[in-house]
Amino acid sequence: MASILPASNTSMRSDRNTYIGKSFVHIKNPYLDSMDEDVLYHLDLGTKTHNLPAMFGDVKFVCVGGSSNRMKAFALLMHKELRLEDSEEDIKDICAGTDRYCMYKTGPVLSISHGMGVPSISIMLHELIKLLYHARCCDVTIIRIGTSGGIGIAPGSVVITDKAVDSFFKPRFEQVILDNTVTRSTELDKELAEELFNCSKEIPDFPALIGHTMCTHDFYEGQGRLDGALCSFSREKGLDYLKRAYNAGIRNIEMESTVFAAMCRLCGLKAAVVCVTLLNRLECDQINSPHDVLVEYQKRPQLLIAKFIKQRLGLRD
Ligand SMILES: O=P(O)(O)O[C@H]1O[C@H](CO)[C@@H](O)[C@H]1O
Ligand SMILES: O=c1cc[nH]c(=O)[nH]1
Repeated sequence: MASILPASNTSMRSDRNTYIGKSFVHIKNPYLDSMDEDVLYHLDLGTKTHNLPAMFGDVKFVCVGGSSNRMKAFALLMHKELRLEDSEEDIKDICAGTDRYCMYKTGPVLSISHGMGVPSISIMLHELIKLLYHARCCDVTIIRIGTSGGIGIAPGSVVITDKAVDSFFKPRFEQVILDNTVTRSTELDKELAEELFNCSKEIPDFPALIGHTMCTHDFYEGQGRLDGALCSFSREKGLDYLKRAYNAGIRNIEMESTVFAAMCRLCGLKAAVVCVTLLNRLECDQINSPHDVLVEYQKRPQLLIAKFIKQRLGLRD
């Protein structure tokens, strides 16, 4: 396991990645430190082409979400909320050399898009976690701000995930490595989830709750929808599945939380998942609310996380 070892640090604890008061990123890859150069291909960054500690060393909060527009909007919101001196025009896409992902930095906050589904976010997370490692970032909190389908709750509710579960309602992420299936835990930081929930109570009329989140590998049949190009089950079976999910404590469905939780946990990052629900899946399959309503829903996780970051930084509203 590679670790960040500041040359002059003598106060190292037995955990090689933890120093008094500081928690560094764990990289669980014995080969990485022997590489002459690390090209973060999908982020268009690299250890020889960029001074990663200078560019990213002060990052304390990383926010990720599927859409590039959302993550740019979040960067602009953080720029306003943190009252940063540079102008909005200076907020440029750091990954502009690739159209796979976008990345914006506003003070200590990094905002990155990850596309849709487990493979897409997993590639981004490999490179992001290595980026944080190469940049020698410490005490980083990472939050996914997304959209989801709610189960048995009003559309527009914000679900703070306590447990990310798979399609069998199990808190695990199964990764096929070579020709083996490796099962990884999807436990999230409980204290962080509570802190976010308490923070949500300070926002007037903000519908938030803590619940389990189910992560699927498909939006249509995989989430029990009857409106895809394929549907191989009856209406009754689909509804029965969603009701069983509700009874198992699941309050929303999305498509990245299990791998996000598993990778962040293994690499020592405190992680949370905060997703707004766009519809109640016990009532319908199609997302047909007006555009302005959906835009307002998508802002809710952003507002909560902006408030949380300001509180953590000791800034007033
Ligand atoms: O809104 P984002 O962050 O993309 O998340 C959700 O929306 C997408 C499906 O529409 C999936 O990626 C799902 O996880
Ligand atoms: O129903 C939904 C809505 C958003 N994202 C999902 O994955 N499912």
